[in-house]
Amino acid sequence: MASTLTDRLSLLVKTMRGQARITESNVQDMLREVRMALLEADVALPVVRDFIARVKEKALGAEVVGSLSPGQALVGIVHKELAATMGEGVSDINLAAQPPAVILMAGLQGAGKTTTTAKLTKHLIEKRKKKVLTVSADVYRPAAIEQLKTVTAQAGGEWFASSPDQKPREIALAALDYAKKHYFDVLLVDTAGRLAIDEALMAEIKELHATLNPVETLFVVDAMQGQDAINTARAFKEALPLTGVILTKLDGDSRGGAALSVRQVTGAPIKFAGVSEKIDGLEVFDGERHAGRVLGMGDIVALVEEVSKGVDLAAAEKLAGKLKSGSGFDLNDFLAQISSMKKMGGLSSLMDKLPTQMAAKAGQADMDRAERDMKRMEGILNAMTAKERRQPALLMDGKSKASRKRRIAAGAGVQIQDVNRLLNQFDQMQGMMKKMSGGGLMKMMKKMGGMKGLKGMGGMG
Ligand SMILES: Nc1nc2c(ncn2[C@@H]2O[C@H](COP(=O)(O)OP(=O)(O)OP(=O)(O)O)[C@@H](O)[C@H]2O)c(=O)[nH]1
Repeated sequence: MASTLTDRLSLLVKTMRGQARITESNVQDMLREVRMALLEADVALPVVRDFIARVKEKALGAEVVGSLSPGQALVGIVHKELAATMGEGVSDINLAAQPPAVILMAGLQGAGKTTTTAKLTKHLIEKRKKKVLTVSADVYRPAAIEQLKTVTAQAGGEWFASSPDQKPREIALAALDYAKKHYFDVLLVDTAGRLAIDEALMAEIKELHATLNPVETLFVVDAMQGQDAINTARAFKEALPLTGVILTKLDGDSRGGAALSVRQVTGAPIKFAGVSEKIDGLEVFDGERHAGRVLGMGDIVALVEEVSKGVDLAAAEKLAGKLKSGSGFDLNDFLAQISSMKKMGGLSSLMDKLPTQMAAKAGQADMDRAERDMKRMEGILNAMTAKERRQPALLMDGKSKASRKRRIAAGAGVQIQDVNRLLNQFDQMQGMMKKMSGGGLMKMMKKMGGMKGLKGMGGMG
């Protein structure tokens, strides 16, 4: 089954070849696919409906430029609209207030408020050079107060003591007073969470808001909440004038559709994303990149560009011809493959652009190892003579194979086993190439080259 939206739309478009425009009749089927993709990414249904209506309006009659098919054009329009809805550009924390600038953290229990308070503390200290005080107004869970103490210390901030027998308002006033007297730039107030929305919780946080008059009221929401995020967001929006959203646990499996729901319901910008449990796991939220994730295509536009930059179509064509004529794939081709990977910025740079779920499977450690392997292989290949690269058989079953391998290993500064491993890998690759010689390789490359036009769709919406 086709997985990404681009794949699915391409499938559909095959049945309507020759249509140069997006029309009422072809847009309907395509929008159904877009709708499915958004629902699969856990965007809430009412939000999906609104979104589809906007896309339809923009798409109808849009010229399909250059080599784009209507399906590709629609993906571009959807991508652009998603990015625009989630917020173009990035917005940092607003600190434009008489110090201390107060930041109120709101959200359900377990959303990640306490962790995020510490992450923000670190951000404000390191990036904005501020003196930061934190305080917990969570009088229901003594452990929450202790947790904040621990993580604030890790972040390098100062923590203001509070206790379960105080009233939240009392805590807030005492912390504010202390922050003023000690010239803190920022006071971060962590609040109690509940498992679900309840009246008492909302009344309490409203009172805290009135007492503190914060410059930022940040709604912390768990991206894994998916469809439910919309109800939580609505309740907090009704209770508080939210100024921003922090979406946590984006490192999880979720496709992050909650971002779209929450943004639409609160109208507040998504300022940051939590991407790990660790204290430095906070990233500035980037709507455009996130749009790709929601559509399940990573930064596919950039990936396609990189690939077509590195892949020399003429060389690929020659290689395919060689395979067909039976003259085979030799070690020179192998070396050329490695160089073209390098031209594309190496493996990790390519991985960065893949959909997050895919990239997460290959950890950074694996990538580093693969990069090192690639460098070593290149060294070995360069230590061979041109003749050896052209006739790998000299190294695999030639009479002088042992002495040749010894010379190559010495030349590249590696062990004989490394040379053997490379020859094994080459052998496997040769087998694979033979299988693909029926035109599969060329088809794949042409497809990638043909998608280049996607980026140029900026002016269409
Ligand atoms: N993977 C991941 N885990 C996170 C992230 N943010 C928070 N967590 C984890 O989520 C759990 C809940 O986080 P807390 O900060 O305790 O949540 P809280 O909202 O303060 O909860 P209460 O204090 O009970 O209201 C903890 O195990 C955190 O480590 C994130 O961005 N990624």
